[in-house]
Amino acid sequence: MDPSTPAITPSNFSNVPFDVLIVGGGTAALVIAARLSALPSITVGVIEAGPKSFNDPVITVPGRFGESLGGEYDWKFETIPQAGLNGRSLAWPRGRVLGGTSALNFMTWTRGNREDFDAWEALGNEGWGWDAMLPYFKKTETLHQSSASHQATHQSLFTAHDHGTQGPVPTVYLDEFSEPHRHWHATLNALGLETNKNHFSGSNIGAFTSLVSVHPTTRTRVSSATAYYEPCAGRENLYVLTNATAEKIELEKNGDGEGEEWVAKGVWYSCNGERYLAHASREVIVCAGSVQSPQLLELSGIGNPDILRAAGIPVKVANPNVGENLQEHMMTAMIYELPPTLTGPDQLRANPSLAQSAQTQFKTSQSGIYATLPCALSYASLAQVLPPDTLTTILKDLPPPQTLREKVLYQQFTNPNRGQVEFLFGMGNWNPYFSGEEGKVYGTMLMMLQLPLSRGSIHIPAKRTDSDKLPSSSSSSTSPSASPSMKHPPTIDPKYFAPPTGPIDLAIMSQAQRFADKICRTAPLSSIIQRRVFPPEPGLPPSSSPPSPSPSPEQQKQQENFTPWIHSSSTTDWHPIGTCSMGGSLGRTVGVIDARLRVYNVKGLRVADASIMPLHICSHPQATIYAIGEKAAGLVLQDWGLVGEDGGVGEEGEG
Ligand SMILES: Cc1cc2nc3c(=O)[nH]c(=O)nc-3n(C[C@H](O)[C@H](O)[C@H](O)COP(=O)(O)OP(=O)(O)OC[C@H]3O[C@@H](n4cnc5c(N)ncnc54)[C@H](O)[C@@H]3O)c2cc1C
Repeated sequence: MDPSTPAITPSNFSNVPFDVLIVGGGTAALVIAARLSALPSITVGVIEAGPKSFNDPVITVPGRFGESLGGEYDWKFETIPQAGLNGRSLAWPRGRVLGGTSALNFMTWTRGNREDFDAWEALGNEGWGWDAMLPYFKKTETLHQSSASHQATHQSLFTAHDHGTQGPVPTVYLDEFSEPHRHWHATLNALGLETNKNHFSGSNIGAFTSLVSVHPTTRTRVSSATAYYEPCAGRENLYVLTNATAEKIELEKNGDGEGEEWVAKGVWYSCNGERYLAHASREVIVCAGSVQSPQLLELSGIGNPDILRAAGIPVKVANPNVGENLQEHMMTAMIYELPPTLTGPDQLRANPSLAQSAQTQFKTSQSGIYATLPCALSYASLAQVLPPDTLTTILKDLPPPQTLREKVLYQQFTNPNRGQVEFLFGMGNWNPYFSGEEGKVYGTMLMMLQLPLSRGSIHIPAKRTDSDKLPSSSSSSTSPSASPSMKHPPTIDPKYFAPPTGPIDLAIMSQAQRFADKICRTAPLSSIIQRRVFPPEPGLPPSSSPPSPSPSPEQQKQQENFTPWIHSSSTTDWHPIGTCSMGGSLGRTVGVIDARLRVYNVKGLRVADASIMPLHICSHPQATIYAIGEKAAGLVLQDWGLVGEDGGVGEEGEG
């Protein structure tokens, strides 16, 4: 069966007697859909707002990463203006296509640290610690091992027993790497960040060459659509409806007063201007991602009563935590000029004939620049990056923890094993605030804060008055209704660098930025760096100046104040989490769902995607979100009595 052919009409979909309905066809969603529909007795429906797209090179060709942002497969969300970013709003891309954001992301495959998941368990989320999660990580993956000579040349190292051997997502080391990558390990080693040979074993501190979610033979992108959906597309008990938007969860009330109970019965969705209701006899699982899972809960009447009332939505289940606890990896992108002999993505974007020949090379031999991705990564602890006195001073400003979450989080700051800051060097200009000069070749040093203290929120907007206009990004052809709907983008407010704790994020990033710059001034990477262009290098004293007690150029660079530049140019690292988080031992006083992913006070409703994470992880999140999907499927099957307590992963994690 051609997975790109629509299999069912929207109206027929509404007549299928589903056991389970999954909202969103993204990263976690399709894992769950594939695992549940493996049992022929379970009828599974998936409602995805975007299209199926399996052959568009903008998705499939790895080296074209980033080109789909802002295009037809992107929801094109934006934050509200951020005071901590000099009033800037940031674009927040999210996938709107089968496969979700796994079809738009940059394919980096990392796992995070033991402490990331043990922190979730320390909050009382039983079964989410490192040891319990490892089988699910392995279940999702098949590692394609690099050869001994590849390992020696590219440091493409791995510990086989930490990886899966039969999972749907193939992970590979690239065949070719960029020139900066060739210098990466030696440079980081010179700065005391050793090459980490076991970066999937519970600590990713140090330098490493990243694995990527790319097919080993075709060298095309692997998404949840290709890895999990495509092989199951012919199943008679799996129905995937694309170009259909879930508008609301159908909730039925049983009983009154003290005995009142809400039960999820189905999902209202719209397609081609028509509205339908699909029924689920056992469960609805919301997998709409960190931005839209809270949006859908609120539109369904689950959330903070004040927000729901302001939006004109009747309150069914009051829970002020819906849409709160938003955490994001904040990122800076420093730009360096590289030798004109190198070629990067900018050159291809600017030169159609160069792009065409790269495309042909990729098509015929799966090689060349379109077969490459940024893979020069390193995580570092604060102690490795900040001078000891500075670190002590910054940490003195940490206010006493007010909540268990803060207590667990603060313990991470002084832990020398936590990769609080990530550094990544890639070819090309990644900074939207820097316009390069034509003909110049640039490289980008990314610096990303992994355990931010800034906490934001995502909520539905208030009810519009007659004088309000629909947002210009709305594709609605209907007249505006008073209450918000899925057509109205939610209010995304990450509160970057906002008091009381956000200024500590800024202080850490300002210091870590110096380290990022130092990496580029250290050999051998420095041998290909011509100059820093964004932010421009600080003015150096003219060479004819007489000796003076003023700082040397080197000292000047080491003391450079990056704070204003971070305010004016930092961006999202595209990793929002936490908006429907697990409540742990404090339950619904801090959370939206329990550790079995069940929405508090609603029967038959779970959430499973990036939004469930209570605290951020020191890692790119996709491997974790695939594992969340695997675990969610296991929990559902356990709760239905269809697998044992191991969630179907067994000893080896390959179940
Ligand atoms: C530009 C970019 C680069 C990234 N690079 C990396 C990387 O290199 N490595 C990494 O590990 N992570 C990366 N990430 C992050 C990672 O890809 C995401 O965190 C992850 O894919 C999110 O998975 P999810 O299941 O939570 O949501 P998604 O995969 O976004 O799935 C949500 C799905 O729900 C659908 N949906 C939403 N609302 C509705 C509705 N009402 N009705 C129907 N459908 C709906 C959406 O269309 C989407 O398909 C990147 C992200 C971005 C944006």
